[in-house]
This record gives sequence, structure tokens and C-alpha cells, in this order.
Amino acid sequence: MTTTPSLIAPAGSIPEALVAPMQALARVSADLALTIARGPLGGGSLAAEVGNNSDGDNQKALDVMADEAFAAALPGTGVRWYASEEQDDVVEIDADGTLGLAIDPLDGSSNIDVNVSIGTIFSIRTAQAGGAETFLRPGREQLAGGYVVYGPMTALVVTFGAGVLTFVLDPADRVFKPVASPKPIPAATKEFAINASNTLRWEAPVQAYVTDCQKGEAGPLGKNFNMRWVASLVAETHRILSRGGVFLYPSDSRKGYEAGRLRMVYECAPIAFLIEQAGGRATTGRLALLDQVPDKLHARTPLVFGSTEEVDRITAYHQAG
Ligand SMILES: O=P(O)(O)OC[C@H]1O[C@](O)(COP(=O)(O)O)[C@@H](O)[C@@H]1O
Ligand SMILES: [Mg+2]
Ligand SMILES: [Mg+2]
Repeated sequence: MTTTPSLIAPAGSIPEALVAPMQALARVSADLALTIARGPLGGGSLAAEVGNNSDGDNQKALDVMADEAFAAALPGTGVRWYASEEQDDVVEIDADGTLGLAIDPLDGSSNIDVNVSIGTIFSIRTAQAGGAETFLRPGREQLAGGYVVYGPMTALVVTFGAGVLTFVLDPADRVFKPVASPKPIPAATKEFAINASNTLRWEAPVQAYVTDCQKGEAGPLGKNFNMRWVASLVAETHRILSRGGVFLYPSDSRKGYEAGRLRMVYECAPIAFLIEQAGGRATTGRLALLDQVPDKLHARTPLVFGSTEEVDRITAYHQAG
């Protein structure tokens, strides 16, 4: 029996061992895109609070639905270990699988009920003998890193370590089809993204950098900046891949935010992999993000990424501070 592919990729563009998991990810994402587009027509609220995950975040109905759908699609695709934002521990799928898949099944949960872009972020690694040891490794070892953004169009963007591939979901037949990837991220930018409600809680170097951006042409950076904050990491990443920019989610003094908000294994590492492959840079504010090793599955890390000139400037502010 042949099944219709959910992802049409140029021949040879996906490493052989990753074709089956990529098809599974694409199939579930296409289903999720339909569920998201139908909103309340599906019956019940996709944003209804249904529990808490191990990180203490509220789980919305769509968080749980997406997690269950991705986990259910993986048997037979070569995946041994499944690590999800919505699961306390790594789950074993197929004992003879050779891959580990880490996932943020639904990113940007606070935007589910306001009809703003949300997404899925995924990372594929070589399976080790144990679940935790598969993922507690430098992001540089990833075999694939990518996301799906459910926005005005649904797009899947992925790297296998040799550039960036972009696919758009065709609503006519619900298949992801290849499109040209944007040009490399421009080195210079005049656009930053940060949750400015935390200004007074940031460390001094971040406060100093954002203040200097706000000073505009008259300040030390000598240019007027624009600001964006979507509160969906996938949407911010898609914008920065499309036209450049710099994103910061630094640590702050709120309880639990000592290492920022975003999780290394299934949010920051795959995004950093994509950004580097697109010619940008990703750091913790101080160090290259892909060289850091998380100490636990849901470990958080400060994240700065985007156009190289601004990311490097932010590193310099940290070194000076
Ligand atoms: O609530 P804040 O500070 O705006 O944080 C927004 C950030 O949190 C996230 O929503 C976290 O992801 P989840 O929705 O998967 O927990 C990111 O997508 C986004 O960048
Ligand atoms: Mg997320
Ligand atoms: Mg999530």
C-alpha cells in the first residue's frame, strides 16, 4: 500500500533516515493546521486550560492534543526516544529506532485563542542508549532542526545541516510543497524583539542595549530601531529569517526566570541550528548557544539570535558589563 506523502521534497534533500519522521511530522502538522484553522468550529475551545506540564506552565487543550498526535505518529519511523515539552520524561517509542525526536508540540500557546501565529518546533538527534543522554548534548550534534508556523500560511522550515529548506502547506490538497528559502539573514538590522514588560528585571547589559536601541539615531548605535513582540518564538523566527532582526529572551529577576523562559532542548537548540544555517548567529547573550549542554530535559537558557552585527553587539555589552 502506498500512502500519499504529506511533504514533497526535492530528491536527496532529506537524509534517508529522516524521511519517515519528516513525513510523520508533516502529516500531523497538516492535520493540526486544519484543526487550528477551524478554531471553535471543531467544538470546544482549543485554548481551554486542561492541566500543568512539568515546567509549571498551564497546558491548553491544543498543547495536549498536539503532543498526543505527534507521539502517536512516530512508531515505525525510526524514532526511539521522544522528548516533549508536555511530557515529564523522555518516552521510548521503538526500541530498535536510531533517532531521538524532541518537540515543542505547540509553541506560542498564549496566542491560541487570539488568532495569532503559533507553531511546532522540532529537533532530531542520533539515539543514544538512554533517553536523557540522547538530548543532554550540544545542539551542534542535531541531525535536523525546524519548525512549522501556523499563520496566514502554514510553512515548514527545516535544516539538515546544509542550508535551510522551506515548504508551504497547500490548502488545496494538504501537502507541504517546496518553495524558495529566503536569502541569508542580513548581517545588519534595525529591528529588535523583546518582551519589554520585563525591562526593570533584566540584567544591566540587556537594559543598556535596549536603552541604546531606543535612543535611535542620536544614540551610540546611530540608527532608529523598530520593535516587534509576537510572543510566539516560531513567528519571531520566521520574521527574522525573512527580513533580519534580533530576538532576545534574556534571564530576568522573576522567580523561575533566572535562565530566561525558553527551553534548550526543544526550543532554543533547533532554532539556533536554523539561524546559523541561514547565516545568522545564536547565543546565550554570552556564548554560542549550540555549544552549550543542558543539564536536564526541560532546562531553560537565555536566548539571543538573529542578524550577526546585533547579536555580536549584545555579546560585547555582556562582556563589558
Ligand atoms: O509570555 P512571554 O514573556 O511573552 O513569552 C513568550 C514566549 O513564550 C513562548 O510562548 C513559550 O513557548 P510555549 O508556548 O511553547 O510554552 C514562546 O513562543 C514565546 O517566545
Ligand atoms: Mg514554546
Ligand atoms: Mg509549547
